[in-house]
Amino acid sequence: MSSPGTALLDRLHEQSTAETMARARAQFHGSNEELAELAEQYGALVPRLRGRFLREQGLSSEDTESSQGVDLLLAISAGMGQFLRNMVLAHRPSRILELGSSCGVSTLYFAQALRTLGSGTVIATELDAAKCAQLRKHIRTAEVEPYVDLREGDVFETVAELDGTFDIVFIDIWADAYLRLFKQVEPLLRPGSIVLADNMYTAEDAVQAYKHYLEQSPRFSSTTLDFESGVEFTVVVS
Ligand SMILES: C[S@@+](CC[C@H](N)C(=O)[O-])C[C@H]1O[C@@H](n2cnc3c(N)ncnc32)[C@H](O)[C@@H]1O
Repeated sequence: MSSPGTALLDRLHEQSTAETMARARAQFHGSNEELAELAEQYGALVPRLRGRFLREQGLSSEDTESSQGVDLLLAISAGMGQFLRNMVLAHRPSRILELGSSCGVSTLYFAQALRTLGSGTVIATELDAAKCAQLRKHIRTAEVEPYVDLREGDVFETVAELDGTFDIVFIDIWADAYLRLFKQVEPLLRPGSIVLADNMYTAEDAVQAYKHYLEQSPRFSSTTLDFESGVEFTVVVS
Protein backbone atom coordinates (compact mmCIF):
# COMPACT_ATOMS: atom_id res chain seq x y z
CA MET A 1 0.00 0.00 0.00
CA SER A 2 1.35 3.42 -0.87
CA SER A 3 -0.67 6.43 0.27
CA PRO A 4 -0.24 9.56 2.43
CA GLY A 5 -1.18 7.43 5.46
CA THR A 6 1.49 4.75 5.05
CA ALA A 7 4.30 6.56 6.88
CA LEU A 8 1.84 7.72 9.53
CA LEU A 9 0.63 4.17 10.19
CA ASP A 10 4.22 2.88 10.38
CA ARG A 11 4.97 5.56 13.00
CA LEU A 12 1.81 4.83 15.00
CA HIS A 13 2.49 1.06 15.03
CA GLU A 14 6.03 1.74 16.21
CA GLN A 15 4.74 4.06 18.95
CA SER A 16 2.12 1.51 20.06
CA THR A 17 4.70 -1.31 20.25
CA ALA A 18 7.03 0.91 22.29
CA GLU A 19 4.16 1.76 24.66
CA THR A 20 3.32 -1.94 25.09
CA MET A 21 6.96 -2.75 25.89
CA ALA A 22 7.13 0.14 28.38
CA ARG A 23 3.95 -1.15 30.05
CA ALA A 24 5.47 -4.64 30.29
CA ARG A 25 8.73 -3.18 31.67
CA ALA A 26 6.78 -1.30 34.38
CA GLN A 27 4.87 -4.46 35.40
CA PHE A 28 7.83 -6.90 35.22
CA HIS A 29 10.10 -7.39 38.22
CA GLY A 30 13.00 -9.18 36.48
CA SER A 31 15.98 -7.86 34.52
CA ASN A 32 15.92 -6.45 30.96
CA GLU A 33 17.52 -9.68 29.73
CA GLU A 34 14.76 -11.76 31.32
CA LEU A 35 12.13 -9.47 29.78
CA ALA A 36 13.75 -9.83 26.34
CA GLU A 37 13.67 -13.62 26.78
CA LEU A 38 9.98 -13.51 27.70
CA ALA A 39 9.26 -11.36 24.63
CA GLU A 40 10.96 -13.99 22.47
CA GLN A 41 8.94 -16.82 24.05
CA TYR A 42 5.76 -14.77 23.62
CA GLY A 43 6.48 -14.26 19.93
CA ALA A 44 6.92 -18.01 19.40
CA LEU A 45 3.55 -18.92 20.99
CA VAL A 46 0.37 -19.60 19.04
CA PRO A 47 -1.90 -16.55 19.47
CA ARG A 48 -4.53 -18.24 21.64
CA LEU A 49 -1.94 -18.97 24.36
CA ARG A 50 -0.45 -15.48 24.49
CA GLY A 51 -2.90 -13.78 26.87
CA ARG A 52 -2.67 -16.68 29.31
CA PHE A 53 1.14 -16.67 29.10
CA LEU A 54 1.29 -12.97 29.98
CA ARG A 55 -1.08 -13.41 32.91
CA GLU A 56 1.06 -16.28 34.24
CA GLN A 57 4.05 -13.93 34.12
CA GLY A 58 2.10 -11.29 36.05
CA LEU A 59 1.81 -9.08 32.98
CA SER A 60 -1.57 -7.69 32.03
CA SER A 61 -2.43 -7.68 28.34
CA GLU A 62 -5.89 -6.18 28.76
CA ASP A 63 -6.76 -2.61 27.86
CA THR A 64 -8.90 -1.46 30.75
CA GLU A 65 -10.53 1.55 32.38
CA SER A 66 -7.22 2.22 34.10
CA SER A 67 -5.88 3.22 30.68
CA GLN A 68 -8.52 5.95 30.46
CA GLY A 69 -7.02 9.45 30.48
CA VAL A 70 -3.55 7.97 29.92
CA ASP A 71 -2.55 8.88 26.43
CA LEU A 72 -1.90 5.33 25.19
CA LEU A 73 -2.73 4.33 21.62
CA LEU A 74 -3.68 0.72 22.51
CA ALA A 75 -3.79 0.27 18.76
CA ILE A 76 -4.48 -2.80 16.64
CA SER A 77 -1.45 -4.42 15.02
CA ALA A 78 -0.49 -4.02 11.38
CA GLY A 79 -1.63 -7.62 10.77
CA MET A 80 -5.05 -6.84 12.19
CA GLY A 81 -5.17 -3.65 10.12
CA GLN A 82 -4.48 -5.62 6.96
CA PHE A 83 -7.31 -7.98 7.89
CA LEU A 84 -9.75 -5.07 8.44
CA ARG A 85 -8.74 -3.57 5.11
CA ASN A 86 -9.36 -6.86 3.32
CA MET A 87 -12.73 -7.24 5.03
CA VAL A 88 -13.77 -3.85 3.65
CA LEU A 89 -12.49 -4.59 0.15
CA ALA A 90 -14.34 -7.93 0.11
CA HIS A 91 -17.61 -6.90 1.76
CA ARG A 92 -17.79 -3.40 0.17
CA PRO A 93 -19.68 -1.77 3.05
CA SER A 94 -21.50 1.55 2.81
CA ARG A 95 -21.51 2.05 6.57
CA ILE A 96 -18.95 0.89 9.13
CA LEU A 97 -19.35 1.42 12.87
CA GLU A 98 -16.14 1.44 14.87
CA LEU A 99 -16.60 1.22 18.63
CA GLY A 100 -13.44 2.41 20.39
CA SER A 101 -11.24 4.40 18.02
CA SER A 102 -8.48 5.75 20.29
CA CYS A 103 -6.15 7.85 18.09
CA GLY A 104 -7.45 6.28 14.91
CA VAL A 105 -5.17 3.43 13.82
CA SER A 106 -8.05 1.07 13.00
CA THR A 107 -10.03 4.05 11.66
CA LEU A 108 -7.24 4.74 9.17
CA TYR A 109 -7.30 1.16 7.85
CA PHE A 110 -11.06 1.32 7.38
CA ALA A 111 -10.98 4.77 5.80
CA GLN A 112 -8.14 3.95 3.43
CA ALA A 113 -10.01 0.87 2.21
CA LEU A 114 -13.17 2.96 1.69
CA ARG A 115 -11.10 5.46 -0.28
CA THR A 116 -9.90 2.61 -2.48
CA LEU A 117 -13.54 1.68 -3.12
CA GLY A 118 -14.43 5.33 -3.67
CA SER A 119 -17.37 5.51 -1.24
CA GLY A 120 -18.62 4.67 2.24
CA THR A 121 -18.31 6.03 5.76
CA VAL A 122 -16.76 4.80 8.98
CA ILE A 123 -18.40 6.21 12.10
CA ALA A 124 -15.58 6.36 14.64
CA THR A 125 -16.38 6.63 18.36
CA GLU A 126 -14.09 7.73 21.19
CA LEU A 127 -14.64 9.11 24.69
CA ASP A 128 -11.24 10.65 25.32
CA ALA A 129 -11.05 14.24 23.99
CA ALA A 130 -7.25 14.22 23.59
CA LYS A 131 -7.42 11.03 21.54
CA CYS A 132 -10.19 12.52 19.38
CA ALA A 133 -7.93 15.50 18.66
CA GLN A 134 -5.15 13.12 17.60
CA LEU A 135 -7.57 11.13 15.45
CA ARG A 136 -8.73 14.28 13.63
CA LYS A 137 -5.11 15.19 12.96
CA HIS A 138 -4.33 11.70 11.68
CA ILE A 139 -7.25 11.52 9.24
CA ARG A 140 -6.22 14.94 7.88
CA THR A 141 -2.63 13.75 7.40
CA ALA A 142 -3.80 10.57 5.67
CA GLU A 143 -6.24 12.58 3.54
CA VAL A 144 -9.20 10.37 4.39
CA GLU A 145 -11.46 12.98 6.04
CA PRO A 146 -14.39 12.43 3.60
CA TYR A 147 -14.66 8.83 4.76
CA VAL A 148 -14.66 9.39 8.55
CA ASP A 149 -17.44 10.65 10.81
CA LEU A 150 -15.98 10.98 14.34
CA ARG A 151 -18.47 10.98 17.20
CA GLU A 152 -16.77 12.15 20.38
CA GLY A 153 -18.34 10.99 23.65
CA ASP A 154 -19.48 7.90 25.49
CA VAL A 155 -20.06 5.10 23.01
CA PHE A 156 -23.32 4.02 24.67
CA GLU A 157 -24.78 7.49 24.17
CA THR A 158 -23.45 7.65 20.60
CA VAL A 159 -24.96 4.29 19.64
CA ALA A 160 -28.31 5.28 21.17
CA GLU A 161 -28.50 8.14 18.64
CA LEU A 162 -27.74 6.01 15.55
CA ASP A 163 -30.30 4.66 13.13
CA GLY A 164 -30.28 2.65 9.90
CA THR A 165 -28.08 -0.43 9.60
CA PHE A 166 -24.33 -1.05 9.48
CA ASP A 167 -22.56 -3.47 7.17
CA ILE A 168 -19.49 -3.92 9.38
CA VAL A 169 -19.17 -3.26 13.12
CA PHE A 170 -15.79 -3.36 14.87
CA ILE A 171 -15.80 -3.63 18.69
CA ASP A 172 -12.59 -2.55 20.45
CA ILE A 173 -13.52 -0.86 23.75
CA TRP A 174 -12.90 -2.32 27.25
CA ALA A 175 -13.69 -6.03 26.91
CA ASP A 176 -15.97 -6.33 29.95
CA ALA A 177 -18.42 -3.94 28.22
CA TYR A 178 -18.64 -5.92 24.94
CA LEU A 179 -21.90 -7.73 25.69
CA ARG A 180 -23.76 -4.65 26.94
CA LEU A 181 -22.60 -2.73 23.89
CA PHE A 182 -23.40 -5.52 21.45
CA LYS A 183 -26.97 -5.74 22.76
CA GLN A 184 -27.33 -2.03 22.10
CA VAL A 185 -25.93 -2.44 18.57
CA GLU A 186 -28.19 -5.40 17.66
CA PRO A 187 -31.06 -3.31 16.21
CA LEU A 188 -28.53 -1.72 13.83
CA LEU A 189 -27.61 -5.08 12.24
CA ARG A 190 -29.15 -6.66 9.14
CA PRO A 191 -28.77 -10.17 7.71
CA GLY A 192 -25.25 -10.30 6.26
CA SER A 193 -23.79 -7.68 8.62
CA ILE A 194 -20.38 -8.63 9.99
CA VAL A 195 -19.35 -7.92 13.58
CA LEU A 196 -15.65 -8.14 14.46
CA ALA A 197 -14.57 -8.00 18.09
CA ASP A 198 -10.92 -7.78 19.11
CA ASN A 199 -9.06 -9.19 22.14
CA MET A 200 -10.73 -12.62 22.41
CA TYR A 201 -7.41 -14.05 23.61
CA THR A 202 -5.87 -11.07 25.35
CA ALA A 203 -9.04 -10.46 27.41
CA GLU A 204 -10.12 -14.11 27.53
CA ASP A 205 -12.04 -13.96 30.82
CA ALA A 206 -13.74 -10.61 30.24
CA VAL A 207 -15.19 -11.65 26.86
CA GLN A 208 -16.74 -14.95 28.00
CA ALA A 209 -20.25 -13.50 28.47
CA TYR A 210 -20.09 -11.96 24.97
CA LYS A 211 -19.00 -15.22 23.37
CA HIS A 212 -21.62 -17.22 25.24
CA TYR A 213 -24.36 -14.82 24.12
CA LEU A 214 -23.36 -15.26 20.46
CA GLU A 215 -23.12 -19.04 20.75
CA GLN A 216 -26.63 -19.49 22.11
CA SER A 217 -28.38 -17.21 19.59
CA PRO A 218 -29.56 -18.63 16.23
CA ARG A 219 -29.43 -15.08 14.82
CA PHE A 220 -25.61 -15.17 14.77
CA SER A 221 -22.99 -17.46 13.28
CA SER A 222 -19.72 -16.86 15.07
CA THR A 223 -16.16 -18.15 15.11
CA THR A 224 -12.95 -17.02 16.78
CA LEU A 225 -10.17 -16.31 14.30
CA ASP A 226 -6.90 -17.64 15.65
CA PHE A 227 -4.63 -14.72 14.88
CA GLU A 228 -3.27 -11.55 16.50
CA SER A 229 -5.21 -10.83 19.74
CA GLY A 230 -8.01 -13.25 18.80
CA VAL A 231 -10.82 -11.86 16.68
CA GLU A 232 -14.47 -12.86 17.03
CA PHE A 233 -15.94 -12.99 13.53
CA THR A 234 -19.72 -12.90 13.62
CA VAL A 235 -22.13 -12.96 10.72
CA VAL A 236 -25.75 -11.92 11.21
CA VAL A 237 -27.85 -14.75 9.79
CA SER A 238 -31.36 -13.33 10.11
C1 LIG B 1 -8.15 -0.59 22.59
S1 LIG B 1 -8.47 1.10 22.37
C2 LIG B 1 -8.99 1.22 20.69
C3 LIG B 1 -7.85 1.13 19.72
C4 LIG B 1 -8.23 1.47 18.30
N1 LIG B 1 -9.24 0.60 17.77
C5 LIG B 1 -7.00 1.46 17.41
O1 LIG B 1 -6.76 0.48 16.70
O2 LIG B 1 -6.26 2.42 17.45
C6 LIG B 1 -9.99 1.28 23.23
C7 LIG B 1 -10.53 2.69 23.22
O3 LIG B 1 -11.89 2.65 23.64
C8 LIG B 1 -12.16 3.85 24.31
N2 LIG B 1 -13.34 3.64 25.16
C9 LIG B 1 -13.46 2.81 26.22
N3 LIG B 1 -14.69 2.91 26.75
C10 LIG B 1 -15.36 3.82 26.00
C11 LIG B 1 -16.68 4.36 26.03
N4 LIG B 1 -17.55 3.97 26.97
N5 LIG B 1 -17.03 5.27 25.11
C12 LIG B 1 -16.14 5.65 24.13
N6 LIG B 1 -14.88 5.18 24.05
C13 LIG B 1 -14.50 4.27 24.97
C14 LIG B 1 -10.89 4.12 25.12
O4 LIG B 1 -10.78 5.49 25.47
C15 LIG B 1 -9.80 3.64 24.18
O5 LIG B 1 -9.22 4.70 23.47
